Amino acid sequence: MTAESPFKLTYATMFNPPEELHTRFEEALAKVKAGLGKEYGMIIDGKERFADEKFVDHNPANTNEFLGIFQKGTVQDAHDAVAAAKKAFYKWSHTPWQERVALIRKAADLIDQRIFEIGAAVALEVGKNRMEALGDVAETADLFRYACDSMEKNNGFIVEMGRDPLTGFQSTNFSVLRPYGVWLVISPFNFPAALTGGPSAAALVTGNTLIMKPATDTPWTARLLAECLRDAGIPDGVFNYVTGPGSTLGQALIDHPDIAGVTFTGSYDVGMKIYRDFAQSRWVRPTILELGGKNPAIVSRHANLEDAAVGIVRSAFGLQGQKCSACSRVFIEEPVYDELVERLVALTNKLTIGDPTARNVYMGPVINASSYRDYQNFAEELHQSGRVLTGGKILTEGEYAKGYFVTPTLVADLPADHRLWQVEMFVPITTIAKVSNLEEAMTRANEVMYGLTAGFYGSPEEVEWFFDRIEAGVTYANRPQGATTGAWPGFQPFGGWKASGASGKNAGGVYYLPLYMHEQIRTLVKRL
Ligand SMILES: NC(=O)c1ccc[n+]([C@@H]2O[C@H](COP(=O)([O-])OP(=O)(O)OC[C@H]3O[C@@H](n4cnc5c(N)ncnc54)[C@H](O)[C@@H]3O)[C@@H](O)[C@H]2O)c1
Ligand SMILES: N[C@@H](CCC=O)C(=O)O
Repeated sequence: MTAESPFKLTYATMFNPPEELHTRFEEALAKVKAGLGKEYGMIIDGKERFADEKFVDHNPANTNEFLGIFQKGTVQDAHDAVAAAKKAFYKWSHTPWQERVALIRKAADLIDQRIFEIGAAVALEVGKNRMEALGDVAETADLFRYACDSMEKNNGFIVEMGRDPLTGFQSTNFSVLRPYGVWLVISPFNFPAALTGGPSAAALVTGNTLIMKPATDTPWTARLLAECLRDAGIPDGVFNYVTGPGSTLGQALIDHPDIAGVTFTGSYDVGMKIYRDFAQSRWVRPTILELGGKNPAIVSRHANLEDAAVGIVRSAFGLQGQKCSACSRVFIEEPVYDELVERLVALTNKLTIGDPTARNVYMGPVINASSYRDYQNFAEELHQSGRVLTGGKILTEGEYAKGYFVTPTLVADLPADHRLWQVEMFVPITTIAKVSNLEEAMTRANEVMYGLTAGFYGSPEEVEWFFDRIEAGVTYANRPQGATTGAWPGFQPFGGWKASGASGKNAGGVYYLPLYMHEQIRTLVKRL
């Protein structure tokens, strides 16, 4: 994390950081705040590109604070970015993979060197608390390095196959994985560094050229990441950074026939639209979709309730419940239900809410006016249909007056067939149910269309049963660091089953890079 400290920041270690992380974050924050309000261009073919229309990036904790001015990219900008990436493809894809690895590693080093400044921007732009913000950036550097390591471990994905059993000839066969072409990365607001950077590094190191399109709420973090790529020496046109609305700029990219493949991370609805639209082409193009979650935690009568309570509250309310991995459903066996619920409510009531850059704050604001409204609508519905144990209201007084602040909310007694057991709310609301046994818990845990992450607290024998039966791509047992959140590249590669993901292979894992390449078999015959 830093040259001086052996501490490694991950989402599992972030709860007890060394003092140095706080002081360096605070220094960087002061510096970043002194330079707020600048205008940032897009980067197309290595050049700054400015559009006629602009949009303002706000701080969700204080909507009067303008973080920067960004370009509302047009359809023409989308087409120019594709043309630049297409032009750069031949050279980049024929650059020896070892050289690409060296450049991506250099970019990872720059991300690490700039971690406090980028982390401060993430905290201001997304409303993440300081350790979550630094974690997002540190994860990005690790995703870059994991992609490089993976390329090396697999020797550039060139594998000699068997030789044909021919008489009079020698026939050698090689399997070579080769890049597709121009790769599009569309990212969500909640992990603007890791979820823009991770797929981008995978696309680039495998020899694709790149267009990065971040969410309109978080163009700044992605811009700072693009600067790391630029400053590492990635050639002009190999990566392109464009900003603007998904419905116009994003759609123009999806509709462009020269986009060879896409990694989309975001909501189910937009992801499925992209999947369908992207299929309107002459051949099938690779489409990596990382979508929503409705992640359960199951707690058995044999669980350590302290670990369960801490893990569930961290995962329910970290980043204000706006993680695809957030723990939004809890199923508790009847004998321990009352005690665990009491602990969950007590811990939730202790969470500090406020300016996410402040040292003691755990929860910042939700991202924008639309999420703020969603929270209020869901809370109203839950007040009517369930029993709100804590939370269920917005905060509007004093330091909360200018931001989108809401309270962490736990709800019990919601009928099992209520629609909000199925919907990804993406705000800090978690529903809790009492179950008579673990079979009932498992049935309910699996009866949603999503299958992203899941958590379990119980005995070792029950844990094996849980891993075997749960329908999810990332699963955790007996983990106080987070019931369903906090995956880290190389430790917990991240991806979902069912409606949560399309590829069945997790990001930051051993099977990820091949998704960015197609296979070519090379048979060479020599007469003997
Ligand atoms: N599975 C995962 O790894 C993962 C990780 C993080 C977030 N998510 C999911 O992301 C969602 C939250 O993020 P969000 O609110 O930014 O998601 P979103 O779907 O609203 O937006 C995601 C991205 O899609 C773009 N977009 C919107 N319409 C488009 C179109 N027609 N064509 C092309 N691009 C378009 C947006 O501008 C943005 O960049 C949640 O559902 C969450 O679960 C999933
Ligand atoms: N990788 C993050 C979630 C990313 C989605 O929002 C986690 O594991 O908590």
